[in-house]
Amino acid sequence: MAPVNATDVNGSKAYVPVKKTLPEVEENGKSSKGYSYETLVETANFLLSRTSVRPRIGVICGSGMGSYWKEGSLAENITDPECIPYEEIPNFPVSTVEGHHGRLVFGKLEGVPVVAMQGRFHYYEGYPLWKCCLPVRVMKLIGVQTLIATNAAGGLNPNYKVGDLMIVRDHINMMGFAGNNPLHGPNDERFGPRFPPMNKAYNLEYRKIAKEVAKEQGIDNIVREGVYTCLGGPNFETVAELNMLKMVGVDAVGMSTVHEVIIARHCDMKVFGLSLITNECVTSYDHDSEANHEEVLDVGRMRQDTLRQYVSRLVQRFASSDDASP
Ligand SMILES: O=P(O)(O)O[C@H]1O[C@H](CO)[C@@H](O)[C@H]1O
Ligand SMILES: Nc1nc2[nH]cnc2c(=O)[nH]1
Repeated sequence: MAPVNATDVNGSKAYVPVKKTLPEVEENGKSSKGYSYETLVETANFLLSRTSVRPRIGVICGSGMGSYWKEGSLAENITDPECIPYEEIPNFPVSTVEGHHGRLVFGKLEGVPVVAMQGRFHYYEGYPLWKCCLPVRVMKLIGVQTLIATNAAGGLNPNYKVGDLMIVRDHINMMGFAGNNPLHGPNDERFGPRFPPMNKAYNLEYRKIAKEVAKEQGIDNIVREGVYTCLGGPNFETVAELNMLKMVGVDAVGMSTVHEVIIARHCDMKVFGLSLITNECVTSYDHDSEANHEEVLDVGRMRQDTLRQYVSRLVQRFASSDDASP
């Protein structure tokens, strides 16, 4: 649309700039396509006023991996924790899924300042994708440079066993194929470019470090590397769907992470993804078992010590590798 020239009340020409955003309702920086940069700066400033921790790494705890604070969760190694419930954070959604506590934990992991999300937001909860990822942009605004996104996932690769960990090498954005992308809508260049590349989404150096640490900790026999995909959920997959995903090269299936990673890469954060294989995907009609969320949470509980030790060491190694790189 061409710029509009209007005549003001005094008869002189006034320039009316073209609004470059789509014409959806925008109220106080909040619209159906996302919150404005300024609105998220308000959220970031609120957090910075509530804690003296200045995190450089952000961790998203997957289902069952972050909610057992007292019993030994991923977030439990955080020293001098300062917890902020999502309900208290301006513009934040709230967690509605069992196994997702619903708070940010600020503190130090192995001496590195971090923030952990004990509870993430999923599309199936009713949140649009941009809202599911809103915390990632807020993390960026408070100074986080690296995102560690963990998740619980079904193992589709026949070599994977329940309890294995999968370093995410890459993802397939199935929801994006259908036009549902967290970057859909007007782009604010202050976050990142209109057309971000995604071929180096999962940091190569971090993946190398993760394999080294697995060896150091004697868990390399359960640590794999593969391709993750996210479906909208909340239902688990049919046999035919899983066989289709297997054919296109998917190793693990979940309902999160992909959109968070897209948002993190859009604003130039480094990313590491880690899936806990909580169930075997059923790819045959002869198989009797059915996926269920209780099993997902149980496996999270079973692997919490391993995960805690692994992720803590990764945080330390990622931070020193970043310090060493020019
Ligand atoms: O991806 P996270 O949050 O770890 O959780 C996974 O586990 C839940 C299903 O049991 C789904 O929410 C799926 O996405
Ligand atoms: N979509 C999906 N998400 C999961 N989260 C944990 N297990 C699964 C699974 O089998 N499928």
